[in-house]
Amino acid sequence: MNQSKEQRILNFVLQNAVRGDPCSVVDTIDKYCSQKEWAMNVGDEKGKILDKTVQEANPSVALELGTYCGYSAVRISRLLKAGSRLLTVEFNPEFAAIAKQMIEFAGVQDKVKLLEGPSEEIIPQLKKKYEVDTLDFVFLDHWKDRYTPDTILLQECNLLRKGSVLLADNIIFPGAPDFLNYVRKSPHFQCTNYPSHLEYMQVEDAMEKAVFLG
Ligand SMILES: O=C(NC/C=C/[C@H]1O[C@@H](n2cnc3c(NCCO)ncnc32)[C@H](O)[C@@H]1O)c1cc(-c2ccc(F)cc2)cc(O)c1O
Ligand SMILES: [Mg+2]
Repeated sequence: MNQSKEQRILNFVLQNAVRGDPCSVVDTIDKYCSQKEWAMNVGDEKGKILDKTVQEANPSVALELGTYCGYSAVRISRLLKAGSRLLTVEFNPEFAAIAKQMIEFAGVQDKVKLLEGPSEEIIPQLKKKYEVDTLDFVFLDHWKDRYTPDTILLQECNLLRKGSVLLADNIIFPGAPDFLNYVRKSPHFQCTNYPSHLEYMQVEDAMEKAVFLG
């Protein structure tokens, strides 16, 4: 049975990155995906926007929707202060297994908890099962048509507080038009757009930051 692209990305990291060094894992994935096989990691250009937004928010509890291979989980968790944690949600078992190995190789397993299952099932469990009070930061990078329902669900579950920061990938490509509409029209969010480019390509893309106003 020949390997999946995600398995090839992981193998390249295991053979070429430095164990325990999250930056080298991030750089090695970017090297593979820009030179050998494109993959839907947030990438380095949008990754720098992600870094700045995470540093600004300085979250104690962060949530990521759509782990994929773990690129942004490693990227986010490398910036978290001692005692902080990232909960990352992935419902594809094959991707979850890849991401778990990526996270462990990078040495960030103590900061990252990978929750396997669909976000619509996991989000309502965060308070009771995962002892979350409120979320300081949320990175949305899963199916684009799920950004809005999950943002509504986060509010219904009382997981956002005044100042909670949402950051959404792929606002232009593939696009998340209903999410953009929803947060920009809502009196409960203060939005900022960050123009950028699609990972590893010269195609326009953007990220949107939406700060919850309570
Ligand atoms: O489609 C994109 N991302 C989706 C990510 C999905 C990952 O997240 C997981 N996932 C999805 N929904 C859920 C869910 N809940 C919802 C369902 O229950 N709960 C848990 N996990 C979930 C999947 O299993 C994957 O691991 C994308 C495309 C391009 C792209 C650009 C240009 C092109 F030409 C082609 C593609 C660029 C990007 O940056 C992109 O992010
Ligand atoms: Mg994306």
